[in-house]
Amino acid sequence: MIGAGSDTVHSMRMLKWVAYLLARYPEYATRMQQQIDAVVPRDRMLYGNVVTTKWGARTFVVFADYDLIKKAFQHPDLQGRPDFFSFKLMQKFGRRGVGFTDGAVWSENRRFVLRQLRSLGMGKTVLEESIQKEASLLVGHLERTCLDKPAVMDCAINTSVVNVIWQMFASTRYEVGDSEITKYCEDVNVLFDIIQKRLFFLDIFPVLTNVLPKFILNMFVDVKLAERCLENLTKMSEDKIREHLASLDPGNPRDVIDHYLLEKPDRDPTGYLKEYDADQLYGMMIENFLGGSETTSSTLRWMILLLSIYPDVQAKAQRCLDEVVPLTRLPCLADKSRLEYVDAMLLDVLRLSSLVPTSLIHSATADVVFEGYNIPKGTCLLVCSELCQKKKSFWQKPDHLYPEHFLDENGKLDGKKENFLPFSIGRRQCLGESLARMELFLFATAILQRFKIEAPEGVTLQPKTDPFSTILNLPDKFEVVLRKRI
Ligand code: HEM
Repeated sequence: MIGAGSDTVHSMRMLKWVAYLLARYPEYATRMQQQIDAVVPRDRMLYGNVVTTKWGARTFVVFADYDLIKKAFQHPDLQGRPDFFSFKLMQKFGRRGVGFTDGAVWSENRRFVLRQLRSLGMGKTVLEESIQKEASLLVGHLERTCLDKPAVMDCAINTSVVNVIWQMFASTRYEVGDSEITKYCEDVNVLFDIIQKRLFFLDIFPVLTNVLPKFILNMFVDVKLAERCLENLTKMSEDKIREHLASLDPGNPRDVIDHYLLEKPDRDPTGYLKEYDADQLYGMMIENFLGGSETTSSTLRWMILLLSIYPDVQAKAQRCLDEVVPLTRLPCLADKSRLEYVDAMLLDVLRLSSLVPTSLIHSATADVVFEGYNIPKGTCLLVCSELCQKKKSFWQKPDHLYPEHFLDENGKLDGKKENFLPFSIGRRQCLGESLARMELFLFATAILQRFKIEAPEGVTLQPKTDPFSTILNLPDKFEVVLRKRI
């Protein structure tokens, strides 16, 4: 009796605690953004360009200056990832893949994926045809479903973008609207939503994962739902690997999976990959599926939204496109050097949207003295990419779409600007940057060539994003009207 009573009291206390912390959650989530927007610049004036702050139980060192970020992210001991609950969850509580690992696992996997993506055409024209095909199918789909009426730019964009990376990894593509890919895209959305908005709480209060009963974690933080989404993506990867094992031709590797299978000939007793190797391959597949789809598709969504808000920029980009590319064919990479205004517009979309506003958080893997500051091992390191990309004293019109930011006085493209780091910088710089740049150019120009983008009648669109998101600045849901140009 006594035992049961004290259990009840314990549970009640626990619930009160959870209720209290959850009530304060919005404060923590917005505080991070507010500190970066307001407190960091103020502290920077008072104390310099390195600011230490505390969120929950975690100590963060915040770098708010471009040169310093560049230097910090080259430092070999500042390349770790913190042991955040969300990062561990993404690795299924092991160590797998690239984005959330560090040390030897990270460098081996990163080298493998980069080598594969390069040999499959990343940054080269061989990939161009496959991206153009997806772009052409996408504009065809948009024409059939979204013309002359307010429409949401939905999962079709994600499917087209996923097809590019998934053909490189698994020789697989999906038709727009296919129920399987639509389900996976939903899983990705749910997963990002939980990680950004709820798991952050456990990242900054790690003790909660040890003291809270599982049912509370599932009820309030949706841990189980996040695990289920990840499980679906893992199952999909496992099916792909099994299909590949059954049809593997050592003389003719088709994609990243085949190359991995050939590099890891040791198998378990069932003929499948050894557990460690399978984990690494799942990890790489899932994070590239996630990272490669949501980032590029959301940047394209930002472009569509911003061009409807800045019709003059849109008209100028389309004039530039029409002068260079005949309407009878799709734009291609060879046109790029003559489409400097279009290229500059895309760079300014990346700058203004600042999709990953604080990059991905790094951690110190050893005690480091950096620029005279002591940074103890385990400290979280956060860089203010968005602050740099909207720095008032550097950019002429920091809060507006203004392609001229990336053009010199002769109209020539100057893409290597200081204070511009949408793909981060240094040793952990985005692994898919070249691919993302190719995709953005080819998808964006195909859309611009075919459609004029307008705000629905009587609607004033705003470049709004959810203030509770801690990782990605995703545009709020919006509708635009597409008018056919050709
Ligand atoms: C507009 C599109 C994209 C943007 C803005 C973007 C941005 C970023 C940023 C800011 C990071 C964090 C780097 C750091 O920790 O310092 C990152 C990492 C990463 N990105 Fe991207 N990314 C994009 C597209 C892609 C694509 C298409 C892929 C897949 C091929 C990809 C795969 C990755 C991976 C695997 C990492 C982890 C790298 C590491 O930890 O070493 N990204 N990305």
